[in-house]
Amino acid sequence: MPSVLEYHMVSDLQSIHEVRRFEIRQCINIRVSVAVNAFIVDFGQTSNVALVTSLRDGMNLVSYEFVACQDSKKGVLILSEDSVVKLYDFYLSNTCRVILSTDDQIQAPCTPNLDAFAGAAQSLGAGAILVNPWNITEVADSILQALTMSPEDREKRHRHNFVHVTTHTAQEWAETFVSELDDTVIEAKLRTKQVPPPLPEEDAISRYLQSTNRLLILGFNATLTEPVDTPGRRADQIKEMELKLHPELKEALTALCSDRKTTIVVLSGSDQKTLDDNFGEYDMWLAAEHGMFLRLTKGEWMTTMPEHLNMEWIDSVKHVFEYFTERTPRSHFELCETSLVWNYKYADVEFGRLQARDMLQHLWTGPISNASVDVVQGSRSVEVRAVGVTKGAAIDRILGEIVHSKSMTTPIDYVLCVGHFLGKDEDVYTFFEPELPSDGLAVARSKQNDGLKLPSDRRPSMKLPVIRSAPKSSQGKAQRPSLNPEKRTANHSCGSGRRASAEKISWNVLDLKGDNYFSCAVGRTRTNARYLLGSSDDVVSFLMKLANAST
Ligand SMILES: O=P(O)(O)OC[C@H]1O[C@H](O[C@H]2O[C@H](CO)[C@@H](O)[C@H](O)[C@H]2O)[C@H](O)[C@@H](O)[C@@H]1O
Repeated sequence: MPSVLEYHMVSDLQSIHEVRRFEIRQCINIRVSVAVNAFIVDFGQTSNVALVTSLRDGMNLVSYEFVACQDSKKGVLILSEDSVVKLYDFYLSNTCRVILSTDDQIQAPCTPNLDAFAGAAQSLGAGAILVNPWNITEVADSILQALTMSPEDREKRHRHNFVHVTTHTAQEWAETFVSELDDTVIEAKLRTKQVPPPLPEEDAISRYLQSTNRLLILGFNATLTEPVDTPGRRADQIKEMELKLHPELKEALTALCSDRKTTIVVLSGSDQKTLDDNFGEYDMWLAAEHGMFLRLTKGEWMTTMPEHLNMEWIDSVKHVFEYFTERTPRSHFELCETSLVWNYKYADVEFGRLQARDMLQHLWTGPISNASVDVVQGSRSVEVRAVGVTKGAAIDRILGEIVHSKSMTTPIDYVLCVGHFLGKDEDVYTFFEPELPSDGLAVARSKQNDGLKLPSDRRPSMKLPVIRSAPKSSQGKAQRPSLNPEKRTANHSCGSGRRASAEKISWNVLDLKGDNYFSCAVGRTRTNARYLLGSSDDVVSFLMKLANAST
């Protein structure tokens, strides 16, 4: 006779060793006990089925432990449906039940019962039988289903869950946690920050003219494009709303790119094709997908992506984005290799906001709630990225590649960084600041800083991330050196085709003399940038002045 063990979570320590037996549905033998770790491991190893019908949160670990403990058993998980749990959550007491079957007699196949967003997920829900914990018949049926499931189905479900449990490690959780903590700090700082002054154009131009090795980092969307609300555009012209370089910029860009003392990088969230289409004709660097892909327009695309980037979540998010796109007229989503963006800027904004709020609920509590992703909310968009995908995180690798490729031997002495970047990407502004972000940003302080070299004891070890050559979307094998995650100062050895190494003679890649740094946020007021420009029209006008002054 199959037997099932049921655990009750209780706070009463006296009942820890209490074990009772009773019968349910005639054929299943149930024992009742409390959740004690040793029991979980023991029964996790010997049981065929775990039934976790938590009515409030708090039992995730038990499900994970059960999956992790399973060896040859390939045990079946039965979980309560998220939606049902949420519905009753607010008035329920803290009751949880776990039932572990401890018998081997399992035969016939079964059909999974998954909720709307669990189907394609990597979460445990996708490998479990989901039940409404309030429906006794359904729960009983699910136990029978689990006990009589075919070995193949069992194996398949177990494999799914096991991969999820073993890849969503404590390390991964910690990285996500720290990343979210960083975001909170950034947002809090932005809230209390004063509104920066407008870009001092004359000063920016005169310093540009005096410098000899300049770097211009330019965003694309809403920085170098025409403003969205240009008169004459209809709201339903989504196809024609594809990002297009501002037509008045062509001449200025050509002039700036042809100056040998100037390196231009377009650093954008857009994909490779969009950047190719818009900037292919200029002699500049293109950094697509927030810098995860890099290309000198004369060369091939390569990837700067960290090797361990976990992209398992992408199908689940796509599923959610498709669902909301279908239900939100004139919204659309972009699927990139490292992120997905759902955009409702052409939709009814109020409705879009409501939908975005709903979508965020799904993303935060649904199948990707444990995935290594950052959910970034824009004013008219929701973006999901792999943790670690930010413009600031990519910029050191990009700089490394530029320094190597140009065989640079003198420091960059002028940086202009302009963009309509999301808060998450504002780390690119702070990257060039002489003070560490955690010290707080202070223009006054930073102006005192000349040489940007950190004391050697604060310099991290010279670990060189690999830049992989990726012709178009495929990843190739060629390796390029890059700067380490060191910020303003980088040890970089220049040599043709060699990887840089810490042992070589080092020099400061950046020497901005404090004042030769112009970070500028476009169309924002709360920002970590030093200065502001109102719109992409102002960017165009400024770049035209810069180009005119230098020719
Ligand atoms: O990376 P870029 O090409 O320079 O573009 C900057 C960001 O543009 C998009 O976000 C902006 O537009 C969204 C509406 O379409 C809005 O919700 C968001 O607040 C804006 O920042 C894009 O979604 C981001 O990925 C880009 O980084």
